[in-house]
Amino acid sequence: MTDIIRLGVNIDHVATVRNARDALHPDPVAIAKLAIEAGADGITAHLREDRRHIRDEDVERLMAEIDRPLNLEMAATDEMLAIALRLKPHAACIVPEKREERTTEGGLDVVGQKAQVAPVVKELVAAGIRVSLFVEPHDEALEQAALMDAPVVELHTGSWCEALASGETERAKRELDRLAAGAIRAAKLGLEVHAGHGLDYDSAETISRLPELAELNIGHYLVGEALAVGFPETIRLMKAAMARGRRRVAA
Ligand SMILES: CC(=O)[C@@H](O)[C@H](O)COP(=O)(O)O
Ligand SMILES: NCC(=O)COP(=O)(O)O
Repeated sequence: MTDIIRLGVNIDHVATVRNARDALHPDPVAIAKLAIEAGADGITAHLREDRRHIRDEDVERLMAEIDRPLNLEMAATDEMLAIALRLKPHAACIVPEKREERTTEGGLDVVGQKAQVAPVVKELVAAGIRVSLFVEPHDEALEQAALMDAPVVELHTGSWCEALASGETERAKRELDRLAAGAIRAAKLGLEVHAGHGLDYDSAETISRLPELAELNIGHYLVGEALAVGFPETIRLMKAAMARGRRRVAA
């Protein structure tokens, strides 16, 4: 088990608010710095093809101005590969992307899209970028990730969080069991295991109990909570929730 579980703060939806007015405020880079001061272990940003939130200049500024690892979420396209190879973030998480979706629906189809994803993984790894694949906790996806020599997988927690939010207790239990089994399988394959999407304080605390998890990436909930208590306090509360989950494992 990894003793600590890192928090990667996703700042996409700070940019969503900024872009609502096509203005300069709020500045996702300034908020990233606040998050780091408050204890964020890294920053995550998703440069979507349609640039609906994070824009190219945000990623450039994050690279220049923050002193924590940047995890760039990106589709496996030539355009994104060129940007990642030019900027060389600490990590790149390859995610599925559909222009018409409201948010990232489901994990990357690493088996069906092997021909598109494998060369991107290879080039990023060769450039010294730590690659993760954002996948569902299915054995085939995890095995394919290992075959592609991706060092990390991020398990998509969206279905579990949806089931929790809609009060579907049985489905939530099944989804959590699936995530737990996926984390064990991924670790056995030698992959570092991350998780994220739709997490809040409670779900982050619960999932932090999975001993294989090394990192959670959380954004939308933190940005929403920050409206009530401020960004630094939100980060502190999230880190405390994750630490409580981890202590339950150690106990
Ligand atoms: C891949 C992922 O889960 C994150 O990028 C997060 O969902 C924020 O981005 P979107 O809301 O645009 O999906
Ligand atoms: N990869 C998941 C992520 O970065 C954050 O997802 P969300 O908390 O914004 O749903």
